[in-house]
Amino acid sequence: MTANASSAFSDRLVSENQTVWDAMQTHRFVEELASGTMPEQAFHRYLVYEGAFVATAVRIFSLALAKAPTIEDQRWLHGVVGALLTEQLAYFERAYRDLGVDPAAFDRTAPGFTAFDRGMLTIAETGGFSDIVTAMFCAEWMYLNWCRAALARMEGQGFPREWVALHVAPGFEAQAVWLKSRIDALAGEMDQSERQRLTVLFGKVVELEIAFHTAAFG
Ligand SMILES: Cc1ncc(CO)c(N)n1
Repeated sequence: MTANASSAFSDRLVSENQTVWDAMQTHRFVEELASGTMPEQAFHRYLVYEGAFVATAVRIFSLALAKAPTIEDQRWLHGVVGALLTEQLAYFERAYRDLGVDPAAFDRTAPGFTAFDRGMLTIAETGGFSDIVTAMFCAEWMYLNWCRAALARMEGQGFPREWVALHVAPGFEAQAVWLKSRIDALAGEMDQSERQRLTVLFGKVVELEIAFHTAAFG
């Protein structure tokens, strides 16, 4: 047995898409946020896109809840949807107010934003539970990883640092780990072609993420 064959499916989703994964981990957005060199306008545009995506994430996780195979999954996802509708949406309202950001002043038809937002929702609408878990595992595991590395480089940078810290906090980590263990359990029941299909889907989500973060620069 090769090392690759014995590693978790979730780890193979990353390693089979290593080139695009690394491109996202070292994206201009990540570099500039970590080094404190991102233009303010880009960070504000990013927060507007992120705030819009929270509303989409409510729909995505609600579709996951509807399609989930077990009550335990549904109980967990109910908590996720609840947190998005309360803490997360409130966070963006507060952020826009404190930073003086008017979301209406930003173009939300930028292709990089719409491709990601529409693309992720389409996966949730047309795909099964495994598709949604794969896509959101990709999104959250990717953030957990770059935010951990970036946070170590960030000191006294106010709001951007707070944002990055939020994505290494225990609550976010628990959610990323839940998605990881869930896709690993689901993979045990899958045939090779289904695993391959989800590996391609994972790569597509990383590409959408790259376009989303590029769009922040206008
Ligand atoms: C665009 C994007 N991808 C992933 C995450 C992780 O939750 C996020 N907050 N935003």
